[in-house]
Amino acid sequence: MNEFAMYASDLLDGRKALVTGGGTGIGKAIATGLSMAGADVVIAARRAEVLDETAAEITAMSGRPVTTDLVDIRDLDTVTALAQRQGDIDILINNAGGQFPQKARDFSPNGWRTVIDLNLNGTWNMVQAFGNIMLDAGGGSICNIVATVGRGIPGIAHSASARAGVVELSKTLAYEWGPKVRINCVAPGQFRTDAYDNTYEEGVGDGFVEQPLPHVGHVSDIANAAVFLVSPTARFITGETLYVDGGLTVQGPMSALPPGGFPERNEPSPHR
Ligand SMILES: CCCCC/C=C/C(=O)SCCNC(=O)CCNC(=O)[C@H](O)C(C)(C)COP(=O)(O)OP(=O)(O)OC[C@H]1O[C@@H](n2cnc3c(N)ncnc32)[C@H](O)[C@@H]1OP(=O)(O)O
Ligand SMILES: NC(=O)C1=CN([C@@H]2O[C@H](COP(=O)(O)OP(=O)(O)OC[C@H]3O[C@@H](n4cnc5c(N)ncnc54)[C@H](OP(=O)(O)O)[C@@H]3O)[C@@H](O)[C@H]2O)C=CC1
Repeated sequence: MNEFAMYASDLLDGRKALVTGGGTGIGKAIATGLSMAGADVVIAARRAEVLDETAAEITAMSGRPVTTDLVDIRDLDTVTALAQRQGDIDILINNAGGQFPQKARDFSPNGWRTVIDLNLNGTWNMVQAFGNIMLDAGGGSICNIVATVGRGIPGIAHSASARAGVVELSKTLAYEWGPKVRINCVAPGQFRTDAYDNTYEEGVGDGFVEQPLPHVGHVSDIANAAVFLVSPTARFITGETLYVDGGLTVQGPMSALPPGGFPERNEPSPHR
């Protein structure tokens, strides 16, 4: 079974989709899912070689051409230039993002600012640049990839705050832009992409064995959720966040630090 071919191959025929961070990991999976469902896909990020290699791989699977383009979502000038080149899109997937794990008490001012700038301001740069074009052109659909916000994410307080901001932004724009543009979020649980494995220490996220679906997700699980949300199948859904996390958020918050990462939690509580 091809896990990226869960939908009809003409579901998104005639639609153009842009995926930020589409060269690797989850973004690559989403771009693959969109291409398999018939969309004309553009993948955009900072590294041209990675994008070109991925575009060729997707085309080999779907048989459809995939275009590449460059953007740094933190740099408004490059976002504006991308919107001028690729503005005729119907679907925008804001997947580019990331953070470093660190206890909040140790964040430097620049560390905090960097993660907020990437995940909240960067996403906003893309949403406003492309959303305005969609509004003028008559419509479109946006999907923001966030994280399992709602119960806290110990070890990445900066990113949790930024992603919660994106969720609230999406709900607000769902109303403001409602008649024309749908905007939803997908919240991934733990997905063992190369970036994940390079960033997090052994044991981080191992709480998945306690979650209702006790295994690690496959990137196609995110792709299939995102394709659903931007497709006509979800035409009456906007302002929603779809958690694709094996039920993790039913169980409790996910920690980005390894087991024992918060030894102070074993000290007697001073609260009376
Ligand atoms: C169970 C876990 C749940 C987690 C759910 C999410 C999972 C995932 O997202 S998986 C993908 C994981 N991979 C990533 O997210 C990697 C992406 N991260 C990055 O690309 C970078 O870390 C960055 C973009 C967030 C920052 O890179 P850059 O812009 O190059 O930043 P600088 O090196 O210039 O540093 C700016 C500022 O931030 C401080 N800093 C950077 N890295 C760390 C670190 N590892 N630990 C502590 N602080 C860090 C850096 O020191 C700078 O601050 P100042 O020193 O005060 O200037
Ligand atoms: N894997 C997981 O378990 C989870 C992941 N997420 C989020 O899902 C998204 C994808 O994660 P994943 O695939 O694992 O990680 P990756 O690091 O593989 O994906 C991030 C992508 O974004 C691009 N990117 C990063 N910064 C910028 C920028 N400033 N401008 C443009 N593109 C940028 C990168 O390409 P390039 O360097 O070429 O620019 C890269 O392709 C991220 O937002 C991540 O935080 C959320 C929860 C869990």
